[in-house]
Amino acid sequence: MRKVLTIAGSDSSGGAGIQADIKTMIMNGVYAMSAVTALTAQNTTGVTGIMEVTPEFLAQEIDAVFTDIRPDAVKIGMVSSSGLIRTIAEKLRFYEAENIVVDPVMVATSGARLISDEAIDTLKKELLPIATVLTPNIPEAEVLADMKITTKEDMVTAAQKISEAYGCAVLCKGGHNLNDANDLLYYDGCSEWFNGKRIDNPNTHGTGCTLSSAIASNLAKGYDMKEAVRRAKAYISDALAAMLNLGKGSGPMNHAFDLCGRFKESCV
Ligand SMILES: Nc1ncnc2c1ncn2[C@@H]1O[C@H](COP(=O)(O)OP(=O)(O)OP(=O)(O)O)[C@@H](O)[C@H]1O
Ligand SMILES: Cc1ncc(CO)c(N)n1
Repeated sequence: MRKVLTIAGSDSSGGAGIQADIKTMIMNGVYAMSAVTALTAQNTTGVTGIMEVTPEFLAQEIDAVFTDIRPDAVKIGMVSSSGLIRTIAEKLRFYEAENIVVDPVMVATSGARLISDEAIDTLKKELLPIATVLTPNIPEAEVLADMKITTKEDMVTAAQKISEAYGCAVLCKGGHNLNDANDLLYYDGCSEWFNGKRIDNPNTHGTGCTLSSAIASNLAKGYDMKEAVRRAKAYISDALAAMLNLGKGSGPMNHAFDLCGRFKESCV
């Protein structure tokens, strides 16, 4: 069985972060492991508290995983401070980790800031250069490419700029467009669109975490970058189309969409 490690924050409401990552990995057929960067007190309406682990403890978590069950891919999500980012970069370099998917999480769907300004600089210097693929949404791509994105051409330009700056593939996610759900992959000097039908579902809490974990799972299983993205996009579309509606704000997705067919009575 292929193994995937998520290095991310915990979401107490289970829709994003570590919880979304593990659900996604299980449903994509890989063994899921986690190194928690922070606890968040969070629900579908917002984040009320963040408690970070120390860089030393995060290092211990990563050591524990790599010295025993070596992951075939690593997904990195919420990392809110420079010390934690440096620890991750140092450890992943030391262990020569492969298939590193970085979701540069900056703001939660509910609007809460999940990273400090100085940490964005450290992210750029330390972590992005070791990534295999980055998955910014449009506001994150604007920060990383230092430009405004208003058109499809802007998405291509920004993805190319980021890809050339950090030497990795870039998937610029279009979930923040209101008309479509088309994502742009810039990879090996070429751009390719992954078009998705926009699903009329306001419950999008954790879409970014889910997509990046699905990409990591598919890279771990040996699919190439384009096929890993295609499969991940199909997974997120199915999870959104299952139309789960929980909580008072932007709710989570249904990762058990397959199982709900199999266990119809118990899934109501
Ligand atoms: N309403 C929708 N219908 C179909 N696909 C969607 C929809 N909203 C988002 N997506 C898809 O979900 C994936 C994640 O994109 P999005 O831009 O929402 O990421 P994000 O902003 O990082 O997520 P998060 O809100 O978790 O931080 C992309 O593949 C995007 O196209
Ligand atoms: C812990 C955590 N990671 C990432 C996100 C981004 O959706 C979130 N809301 N919470």
